[in-house]
Amino acid sequence: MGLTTPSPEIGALLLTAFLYGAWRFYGFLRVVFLTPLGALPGPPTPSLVYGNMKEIAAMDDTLLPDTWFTRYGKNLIDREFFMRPRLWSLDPRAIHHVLSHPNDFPRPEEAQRGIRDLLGRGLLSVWGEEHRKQRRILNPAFGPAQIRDLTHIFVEKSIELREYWANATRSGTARVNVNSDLSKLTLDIIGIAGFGYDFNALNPEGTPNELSMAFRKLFMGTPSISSLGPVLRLWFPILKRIRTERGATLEYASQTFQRIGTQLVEDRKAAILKEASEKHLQGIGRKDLQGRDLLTLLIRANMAQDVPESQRLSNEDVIGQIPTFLLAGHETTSTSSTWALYSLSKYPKVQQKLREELLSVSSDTPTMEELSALPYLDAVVTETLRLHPPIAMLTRVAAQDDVIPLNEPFTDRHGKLHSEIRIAKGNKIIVPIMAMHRSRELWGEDAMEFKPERWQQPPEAISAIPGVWGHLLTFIGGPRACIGYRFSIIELKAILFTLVRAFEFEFAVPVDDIIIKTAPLGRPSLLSEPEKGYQLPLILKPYKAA
Ligand code: HEM
Repeated sequence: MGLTTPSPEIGALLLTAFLYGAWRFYGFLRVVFLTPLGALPGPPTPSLVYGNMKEIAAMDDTLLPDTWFTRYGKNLIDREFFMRPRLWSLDPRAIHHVLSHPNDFPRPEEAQRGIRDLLGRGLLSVWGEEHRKQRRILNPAFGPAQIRDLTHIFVEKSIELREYWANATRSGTARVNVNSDLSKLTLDIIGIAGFGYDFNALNPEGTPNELSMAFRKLFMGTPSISSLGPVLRLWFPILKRIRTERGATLEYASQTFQRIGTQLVEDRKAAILKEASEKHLQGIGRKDLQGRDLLTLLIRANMAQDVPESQRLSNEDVIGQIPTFLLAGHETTSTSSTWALYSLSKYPKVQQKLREELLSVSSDTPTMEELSALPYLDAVVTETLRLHPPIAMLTRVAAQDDVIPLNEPFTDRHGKLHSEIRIAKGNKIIVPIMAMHRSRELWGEDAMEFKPERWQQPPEAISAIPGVWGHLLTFIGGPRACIGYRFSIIELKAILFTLVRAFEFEFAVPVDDIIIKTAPLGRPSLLSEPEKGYQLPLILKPYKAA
């Protein structure tokens, strides 16, 4: 039997497939072997498939990057999946360059796609002009005056937790997993302050509602950073057709967010229009109505007659903000308050000094101004966010070939001195938030210690750190910096104010048993009970003045 010649159409198809494959392969070779990054020093790579990813996922104390920086200098590379190099830089000028050009250094597509599938068109997922537009409408909702109006929610909810713990410690002391209770507290806070929705998570008799169930399911199966799945699905989109349990959870969560979000937005719009008609307003001006939550403020700003039609957000954009606020503002703040109680338990003198300052306030329900006027509380919160930033690192990718400027020159593997770093399109860059916050060179020999006193006279070198808040990278910097930083600072202060006045905290387990597990937030877990997941067991005792 002779071979038949393929038809011209099939031939053209095969040629196109071959050229596409060759083009993708060239892209891969460029990123891995032809990049100038290859000359940078860095740790050995244990696996051709996983690169250094398994080492990073397995680290218990997030100290691996510190060890690398000490060994290889301020600019180094590690390798991610399939040997692709990633630049790690502790040089503040390099980080400033990356953060201040978000369109040249966006989030990598595999991470971006997961966020977009889940959150729809919220602020975290959109990029470029869409992002600028959303940010313009959203910014005013996060201003100081709006956070002042929300402070009573932070305080009232914290009092609810205080009462719950008071009940638990009626007979003297109680062992409490504070991580879990603080997570319920911050979920309740973001629900009410974010969009007027009561999760009722702190209510011991309450049953979890639909939104909190969807949210909980979502977090139960967060894949490890060493999981190959997202990369393979990006390279071979056909794999997305295979139904996985995780995929089904994401779909369920995203549909629930969409359905409940639509209802919440409709309710808010109706309430705003009703209020406007009762006040006999001819159209809505941006300052006309009082907002009760971030969503109301956002919808009101979006409906205002002084906003041109082209600058308004679509319904889909507005609904996308609800899961965005939840995802971005819930576990981040609970993780920070957990580490604050960890540090206060480790340093009882700091705990007592803070309590004395807090007890000097006569009211149980302080205003934002009263909370902001407490210097030691401010130093404790800032030091917590330095030593324990909930997000330890972020990844960005070069959208095109670029040259990254540096403050200080470095020497490459071949002994050559460079005053800038050349990077190829497709290479990734790590923003090493925690390593920057713990660098001995920047902070001094006591960088690893929790020392609120350091904020009385912070080292001059940190003024180069390009953060939106406190010369820290906790909330990063540039046009994509955290929009909710004021919200979370006052929330953290309200939580600590209420709880530290009422209780004394000490560790319920040896301190060496407590480690940081990063996936992707750095939360505490016990070496002796890894199967129990995140926890911080503390002994609580009601505080009685001597
Ligand atoms: C301690 C608490 C918090 C920390 C450490 C934190 C940190 C961050 C970081 C590092 C980013 C950048 C993420 C990226 O670009 O991939 C970010 C973005 C964001 N955060 Fe926060 N955040 C906190 C609390 C909050 C709160 C309470 C809210 C809302 C109420 C919030 C809303 C957002 C939003 C909407 C973005 C996206 C901003 C944009 O891309 O323009 N965050 N946050």
